[in-house]
Amino acid sequence: MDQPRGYQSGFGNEFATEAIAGALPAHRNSPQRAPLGLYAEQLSGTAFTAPRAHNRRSWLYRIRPGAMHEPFTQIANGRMISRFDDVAVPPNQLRWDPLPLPDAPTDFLDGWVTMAGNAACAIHLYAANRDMDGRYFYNADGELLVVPQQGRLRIATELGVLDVEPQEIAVIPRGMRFQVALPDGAARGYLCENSGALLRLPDLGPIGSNGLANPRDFLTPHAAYEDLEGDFELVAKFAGNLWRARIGHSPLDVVAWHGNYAPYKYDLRHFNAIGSISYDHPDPSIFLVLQAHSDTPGVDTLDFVIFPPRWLAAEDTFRPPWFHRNVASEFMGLIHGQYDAKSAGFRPGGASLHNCMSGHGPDAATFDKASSADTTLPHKIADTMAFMFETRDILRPTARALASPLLQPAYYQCWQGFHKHFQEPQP
Ligand SMILES: O=C(O)Cc1cc(O)ccc1O
Ligand SMILES: [Fe+2]
Repeated sequence: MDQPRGYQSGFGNEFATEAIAGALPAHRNSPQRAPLGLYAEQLSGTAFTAPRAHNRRSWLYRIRPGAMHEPFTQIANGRMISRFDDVAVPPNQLRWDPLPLPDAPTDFLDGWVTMAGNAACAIHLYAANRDMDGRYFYNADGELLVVPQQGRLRIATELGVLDVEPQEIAVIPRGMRFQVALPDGAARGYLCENSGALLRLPDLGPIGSNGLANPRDFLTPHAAYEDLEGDFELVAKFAGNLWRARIGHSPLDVVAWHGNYAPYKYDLRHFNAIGSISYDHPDPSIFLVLQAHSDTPGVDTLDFVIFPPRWLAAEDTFRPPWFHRNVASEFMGLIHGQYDAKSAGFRPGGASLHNCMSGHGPDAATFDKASSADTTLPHKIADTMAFMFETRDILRPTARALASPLLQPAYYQCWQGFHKHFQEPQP
């Protein structure tokens, strides 16, 4: 991977890139003989017949075909879970402390710990302390949204290299082979496997033609390849289990590619936050970065929402998130700083789960403070980055997550300190 790095900009564009000039065939996808002795291969991310606006595929020009590896044999799934129907889901509000960094050597793949999931997505934490060495991975079960919280990731994919740091996210398409190195020696963060419709930018409605996450801030790598031979391992997550195959070369051997099915990254700090400049706290849909549509308009199987730094200006308004119960289920993480609905206990690297219709909102300390704050002046929420994976279906925590010593048994107490202020008017 010695080729120069850099990115192509735009969300879901038709990109074309070659690490060696002339590697990409012109005006056709599979000439009788591809340039430079490369093999042509199509990677389809949507059905062949998906409408043009949704159709995603790329053409890869590679040193060896993707089919060239030995048979897969099943390996242990470790702490990675893909079935979520074996635990009775409590309607309790749940919150976890951050996952500690491992002591034993643990690469990105070994570092996954599944927290919760449903039919359309699986949520994991990862904590790792060494590079994936001699092994490569692909996930046939969904595209992978990576949310680093600590430590940078160098994600070398078939289509090029993504360097990602905390407060950036990456999305690796379903099926794309990749390998993760940790330039800082250790890394921790959150993962969401999306097996529903591919993540896309939301429509903007009355906001207009600009705002929220702007398409040009999404970055896709240029082609970069490895021409490596050795005794390597290709790990697949397929139908909920892990499988390994021996492979005699690096599968990251794509010299040129074109298409619109590609990995990308996005810096959350570029998000253009829209909010109330009059009164009331709007729904968090104003902070939607990416969504996975279901078949029901307006109801997503997965929303990725962030809570970035921003000004709060609403007058005569309880400014933090309100008390609420939501038909959707909310898994939250904190990348940086403090979250404005919680005075304590929600730590960077930690997580919370407020499932369908479970009451939640500001803790008592936040409520008291915000109820008496001066709202004639704007207030800047600075130095913070929280996010939410919001799903249509109940998020079913794993038995491990429910039994974890990181689970905070006293979480419910943050809502126990509310005094009764109500007084019936005297006649
Ligand atoms: O529960 C949360 O903290 C997330 C959230 C934030 C907000 O501003 C409004 C609703 C909501 O679910
Ligand atoms: Fe909420």
